[in-house]
Amino acid sequence: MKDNSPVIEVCGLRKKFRGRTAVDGISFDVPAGRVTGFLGPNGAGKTTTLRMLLGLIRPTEGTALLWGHPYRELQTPTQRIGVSLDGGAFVGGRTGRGHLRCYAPAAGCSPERLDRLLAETGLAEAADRPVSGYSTGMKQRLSLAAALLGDPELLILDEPSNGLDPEGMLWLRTFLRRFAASGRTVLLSSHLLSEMEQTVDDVLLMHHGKLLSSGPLDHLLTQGERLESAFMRLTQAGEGTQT
Ligand SMILES: Nc1ncnc2c1ncn2[C@@H]1O[C@H](COP(=O)(O)OP(=O)(O)OP(=O)(O)O)[C@@H](O)[C@H]1O
Repeated sequence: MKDNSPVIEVCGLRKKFRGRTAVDGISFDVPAGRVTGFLGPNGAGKTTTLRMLLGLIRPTEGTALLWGHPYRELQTPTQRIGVSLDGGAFVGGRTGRGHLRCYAPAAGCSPERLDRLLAETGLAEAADRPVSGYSTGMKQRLSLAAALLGDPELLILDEPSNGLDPEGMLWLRTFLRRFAASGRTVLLSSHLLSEMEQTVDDVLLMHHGKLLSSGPLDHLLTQGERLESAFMRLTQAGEGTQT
């Protein structure tokens, strides 16, 4: 594979749930070494697209490839891709450290790296307390720590900023920028547009299952427009083309 091949290639991807179209034949690439924001109103089809990409649900039509292959064909996916969907799922009585220990062997994560991740995500102090007592932001941090266990090349994060305090958001933004600057790749969905504006290089904007816009953020935001205003402009125009 050539060095400049996209990490993610989605082509003609469609998903129908009992006859209702959730994702309507979308195509896009996600390049390496960049942070790509996956945006769209509630119900736009973002999570469904991510779930197809990760082999969790089967597309009705089309393909979603990672490094040129469907997820199921990757040799060591847990060591190449870090995933946090829906803020993670936790067993309430388990500690933060216990949660990470469950997934560490499959991800090839050493106990030393696990300790470093707890420290890096700001959870060292809370590591031995049950997750049931964690705040939403702490659960987000734990979910990110779990995504990082395998030292992945690609992070796929669904709403990772939800529940983070301002210091947590700044930390996450800095972390994701550094992650991409090291040549690795981030695809993240979020509704927090001012935060996305400060974090992403590229934008994918979905609405009613269709892709309304894809490309560099600075191509989308011409003449000093803010992301929120571009989002409203495009989704309202998309509303007009709905049949
Ligand atoms: N398992 C399912 N069965 C039936 N319909 C579904 C299923 N999963 C998603 N949908 C529908 O598909 C559409 C897209 O949902 P999806 O969760 O992908 O949107 P989203 O862009 O991630 O929204 P949000 O920002 O609210 O998380 C919605 O109409 C949703 O109700």
